[in-house]
Amino acid sequence: MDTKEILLGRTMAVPFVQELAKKALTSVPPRYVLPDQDPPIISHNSSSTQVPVIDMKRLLSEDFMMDSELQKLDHACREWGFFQLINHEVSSTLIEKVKKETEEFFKLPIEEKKKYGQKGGDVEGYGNSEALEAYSAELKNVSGKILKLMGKNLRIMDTNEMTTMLEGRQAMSFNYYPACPEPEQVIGLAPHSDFSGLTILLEVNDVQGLQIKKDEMWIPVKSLPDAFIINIGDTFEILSNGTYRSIEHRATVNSLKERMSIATFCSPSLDGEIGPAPSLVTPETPAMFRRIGVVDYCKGLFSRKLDGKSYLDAMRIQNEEGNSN
Ligand SMILES: O=C(O)CCC(=O)C(=O)O
Ligand SMILES: [Fe+2]
Repeated sequence: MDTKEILLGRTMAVPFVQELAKKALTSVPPRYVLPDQDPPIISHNSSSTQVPVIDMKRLLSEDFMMDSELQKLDHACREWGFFQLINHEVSSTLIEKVKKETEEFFKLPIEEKKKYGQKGGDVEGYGNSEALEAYSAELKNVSGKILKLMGKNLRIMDTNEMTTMLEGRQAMSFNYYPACPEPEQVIGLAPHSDFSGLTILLEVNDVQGLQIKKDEMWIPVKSLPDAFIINIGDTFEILSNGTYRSIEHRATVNSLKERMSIATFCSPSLDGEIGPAPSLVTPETPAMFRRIGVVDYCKGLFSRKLDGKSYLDAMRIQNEEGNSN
């Protein structure tokens, strides 16, 4: 099954925020102010505070010497829940096309954009873009390969245990963050973890803004040209029985430049169930999460607001030695 959905930003309010952005305000209208934001932003440049970079070519090389790249992937998934993927073989011509169309879309007048918003739901809402179709297919391919390698690293015995994830749904979110005169007063996207198994993010116009929470600090992600920023989502955390964690992240806004990103969510199929992969559940490592139908999981999720990882916690089984953090 390969169902696609297109989400225009997180909310239909996007076009209105864009209109607001045109007004050259010098301060933030009160309704957009979000007081009491999380700890100060820590901005380091040292490599120990940069998300790991994984080279897809090396990952897929038959050469057993290259196993070190697999280990790097495992480390990134365990310690960071985030990594950048380079040499992913999605052509840069295609990526440029998708970026350009996205920028053009956000430049459309509000009335045009509203039409897309109302159609909602499917790829056609975005205007039957061939580039987008091709991009979506390429990403399906990339995510499939990465998911399988993650399964291999975790020692999931049989890829059948991952079918719900491997044959899952793909949804895209086109995020638009206007420039904001007082960036510290607002948040582009509130802290959250993703529902997906994997999320593949493409920054569209070379403006950074993504921050991830590591060791209680917010670390800005500085993306490499044409790299995908990939993160573990909640449903993969469940599948991995808690070994790979989905990490909270947020998007800040820039004082001078608007920012655009495309998030592609690779999620379990709706007719399946999610739970820890059976081969990872042993007497020594009991199930940390309940097994549940994906539809029921989604129902529970959408009845809550975007609030950190609280929903994943609701799925947790409290084992004696279970770690409930
Ligand atoms: O735009 C970004 O940097 C983050 C987007 C994101 O986290 C999401 O769409 O779930
Ligand atoms: Fe996200």
